[in-house]
Amino acid sequence: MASDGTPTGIGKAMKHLDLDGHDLPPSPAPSSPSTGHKYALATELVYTESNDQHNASSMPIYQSATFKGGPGQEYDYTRSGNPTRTHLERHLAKIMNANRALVVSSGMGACDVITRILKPGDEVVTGDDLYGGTNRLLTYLKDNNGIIIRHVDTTNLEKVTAVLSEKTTMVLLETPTNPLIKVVDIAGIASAAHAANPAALVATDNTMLSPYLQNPLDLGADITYESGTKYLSGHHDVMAGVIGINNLALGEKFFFMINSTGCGLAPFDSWLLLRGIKTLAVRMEKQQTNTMAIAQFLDSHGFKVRYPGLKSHPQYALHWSQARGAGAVLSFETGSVALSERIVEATRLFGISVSFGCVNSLISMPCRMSHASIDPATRKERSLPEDIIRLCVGIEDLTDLIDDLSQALVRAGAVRLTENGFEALELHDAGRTRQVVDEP
Ligand SMILES: Cc1ncc(COP(=O)(O)O)c(C=O)c1O
Ligand SMILES: N[C@@H](CCSC[C@H](N)C(=O)O)C(=O)O
Repeated sequence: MASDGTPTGIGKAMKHLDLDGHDLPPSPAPSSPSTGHKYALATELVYTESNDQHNASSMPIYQSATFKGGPGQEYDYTRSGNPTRTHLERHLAKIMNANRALVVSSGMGACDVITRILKPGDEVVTGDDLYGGTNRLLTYLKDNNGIIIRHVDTTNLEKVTAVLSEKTTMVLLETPTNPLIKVVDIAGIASAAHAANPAALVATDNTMLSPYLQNPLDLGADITYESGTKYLSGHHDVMAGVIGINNLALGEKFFFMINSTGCGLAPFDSWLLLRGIKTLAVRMEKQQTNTMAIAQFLDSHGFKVRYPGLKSHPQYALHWSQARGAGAVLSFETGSVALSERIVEATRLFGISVSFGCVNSLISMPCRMSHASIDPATRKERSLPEDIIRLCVGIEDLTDLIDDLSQALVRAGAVRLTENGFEALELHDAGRTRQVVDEP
């Protein structure tokens, strides 16, 4: 124990059993159950105990595959457990309000670990707007593993309830969704799912907001997971996935999968993630401020903007009842694929790139990039507009960002700069009330 009562020891080796009851190699002990934060979240993000024998201020990177000492040790092999990874997992459990957190090599790795518990015939209820990679994995499970996947508009609780049944074993939600920024009632769906089948697991992808802004476990979800590649790390220099759970038996199943498949996060990547988490609050605050101003700027030019910071967002009230901020991703429609392409190509500061959550601002056309793996017919069926542009706003100076978008809109032919400011050109009210026909 530290003088303040915080547990500091690496902990005693725990006995782990595999799914058939056989002994597993020693693995790190789960974090102690969450008892509430001692400090404000911004402080908790920074405050970690390194547990280092030399009192190193930064948790050392245990860049070792093996640990000497034989049976009974907490660590024997990094696939099964590593002190740097354990330290990160304990820190994450604290900020995710989870009893246990586990870290793996990517967000999709986390989704894979979670969905590996599904069996043929199991039913999964999920959204009609989902990150393309998640859709790809679920489609694979449907086509190859006999899992039934039901896509439904998760913003509509009645529609969700209509497809829930005792056969529903998992509900997989994103909120806000990527890229349509739809907001989903986590508590409402969790309670409907558990009413339909008390054993159903509600998993929420929290990538868009991070634990700084939303804690799905507090809202009734059984699992929260996210791509640590995004806000948690914040610099696009590491791939990571994070899983948080309160049910320790479920945590053991996920640990079994991680150890068996070898997807646990590497020591150096664990350290990078730990480092990124410390600045999550300041990054997120600045990114949100910038995003709100950009959302208003685009809205004022007649684009159809999707951002839960805007009162015009259809689930504005719901969003603010379950989250502490609107995040830093917005999408907007121009009404024309050709115009969208011109805008994306005309930006200078906003880099054309997939992903989000980085300190740098990015611009993308999801249908061509992050969601290209969803075939065009399915995109149409699910009302994913081909002209949609996604902005992932960073921490740059706001004036520079607005200036960049302004010049891009002018160069792309969307607005014209006049003595009185910007004047809409060919596409005033674009995408909101007008049908725009693309030029060939
Ligand atoms: C909402 C969402 N979930 C999960 C993932 C997967 O994360 P990763 O790229 O770290 O595998 C992504 C992006 O890739 C995402 O946007
Ligand atoms: N080629 C990748 C695309 C990654 S998209 C990353 C991120 N989730 C986003 O939404 O931008 C793939 O096919 O997975």
